[in-house]
Amino acid sequence: MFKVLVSDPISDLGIQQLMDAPDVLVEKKTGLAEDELAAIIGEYDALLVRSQTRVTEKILAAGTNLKVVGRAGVGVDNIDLEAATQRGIIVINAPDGNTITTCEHTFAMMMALARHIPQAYAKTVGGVWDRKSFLGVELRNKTLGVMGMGRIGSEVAKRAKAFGMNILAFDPFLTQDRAEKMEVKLASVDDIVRNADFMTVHTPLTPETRHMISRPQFEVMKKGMRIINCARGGIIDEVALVEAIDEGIVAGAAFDVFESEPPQLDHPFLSHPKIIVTPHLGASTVEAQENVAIDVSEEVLHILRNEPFKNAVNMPPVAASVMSRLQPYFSIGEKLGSFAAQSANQAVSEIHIDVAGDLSDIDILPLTRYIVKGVLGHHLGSEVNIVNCMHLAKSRDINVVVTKASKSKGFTNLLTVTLKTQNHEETLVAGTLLNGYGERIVQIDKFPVDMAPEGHVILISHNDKPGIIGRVGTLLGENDVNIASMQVGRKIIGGAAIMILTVDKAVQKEVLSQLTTLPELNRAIEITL
Ligand SMILES: NC(=O)c1ccc[n+]([C@@H]2O[C@H](COP(=O)([O-])OP(=O)(O)OC[C@H]3O[C@@H](n4cnc5c(N)ncnc54)[C@H](O)[C@@H]3O)[C@@H](O)[C@H]2O)c1
Ligand SMILES: O=C(O)[C@H](O)COP(=O)(O)O
Repeated sequence: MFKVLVSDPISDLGIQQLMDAPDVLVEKKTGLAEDELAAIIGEYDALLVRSQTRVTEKILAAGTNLKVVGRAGVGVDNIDLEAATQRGIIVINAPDGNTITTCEHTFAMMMALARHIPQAYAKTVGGVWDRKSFLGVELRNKTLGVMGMGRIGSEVAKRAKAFGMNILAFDPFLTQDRAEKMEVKLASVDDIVRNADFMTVHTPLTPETRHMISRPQFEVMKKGMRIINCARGGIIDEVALVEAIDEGIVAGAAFDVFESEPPQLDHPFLSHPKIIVTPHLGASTVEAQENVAIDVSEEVLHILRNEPFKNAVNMPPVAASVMSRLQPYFSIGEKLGSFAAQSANQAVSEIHIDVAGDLSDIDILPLTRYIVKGVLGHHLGSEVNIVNCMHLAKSRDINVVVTKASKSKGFTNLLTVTLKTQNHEETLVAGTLLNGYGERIVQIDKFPVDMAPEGHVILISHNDKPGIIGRVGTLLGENDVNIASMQVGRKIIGGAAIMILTVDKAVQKEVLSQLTTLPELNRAIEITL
């Protein structure tokens, strides 16, 4: 008999099939503290959660029988994925079930914000008939900026069009073709910040999206913008937002999520007259809760019964026969993908993977998945894994093409990842496993290089002119950036060149901007591996 623990409020109707299964015993214990959960989790084969239960390393370590953690919802940021993967515990989620519900909540928030509904309600039920203080705005003919055009963002855009809004959309995976199909205008963060009347964010919270809207964005923001966040707290800098409202830059904000949940009672959002809030209710409808609970229950049953399953967020099993030959390449493959994604500066429409040498006679699908995960993971964060990465690429109209070359340019094995954009621009990174030296990147675009793919890398493109190396070194030194290694690559004397610097710690954005002001220097980016 499999024992399943439900530790958050999950729809009974949704988990009915689990409760009805003859080989499953379901127990519900909600509101447990970490220690309490750790004390009992050893008895269970599966754990079902929403976002309240923090599935920490301690809980996973105590879950000696645990085979699967099921998240009835999208975000898995409350689950320690690495600890689960290390212990072979499969983590599954229900990515589709609450899309429409959260999109509708976003709209409810947008309209409540435009028409001051919560504030007007409070006054009216308080006995004050105030028809003067709540002059609203129409949505029609307004510009809506959508940051993140995944499942929810796309649905929001679709509905906003029905309201007569013009849509500016930003997503690192949104190509011109897809934007045209969705009848939205492809924009940058800066375009949205400067031009939108309403802005809504629908990205995951990743190191890249954390505070993506902060003081610098508020400083150039179109005056009177209204901002909605029904995605994750922290995408918009809460302190900077309150300042921007008080300075008259932002007209109002509607937030369903907070940087820390639940927020402290003295959180400035809770008493601000221009900010409306809900307690993370985006997914809270009867329909969505049933949908996500049904999806997750089905998957948990499959996993417990050793049947095929989908939607695993962490590591799936790889056949032992291919594993032994491919496994050494998984790490370099993922790093090449991530390097290429961080280096590309436009939406990717094709991931081209070329293998040569030792790898050319075997089925490299598992390795392909690691590379695609590396490419997508930079923007999609912890949601992407080697199970769902191909599906995620397909749903973003990204082709994955694998070729096998007979020539490995003198290397025993050679893995080349090329990201292609719709404008036929290409970003190429090639790597190899060198006997005795481990992982090496051996080519970046057209330049032969030799570097270990790890830590913080500054990648500079410049013109091969005397003095440039010294100027870069001086500027980094002045900014307390210690250079661990450095190399330059060029094809012809005086022509286009690249400089690759490994540095000891993360580099501040301002330092990268300063680098780009140096003469003969065209681009400077940081790549973290
Ligand atoms: N409030 C709620 O109750 C609730 C409910 C469901 C989902 N969510 C949250 O909503 C968010 C979106 O969910 P989804 O199902 O649409 O996810 P999704 O993965 O389908 O879409 C996320 C999109 O964000 C894009 N993205 C990543 N980095 C970006 C960046 N720097 N700039 C712009 N776009 C970027 C990705 O390319 C992707 O297309 C997630 O954070 C999810 O956890 C909240
Ligand atoms: O990621 C999600 O699915 C949402 O944030 C919903 O979270 P919840 O299940 O706790 O409502």
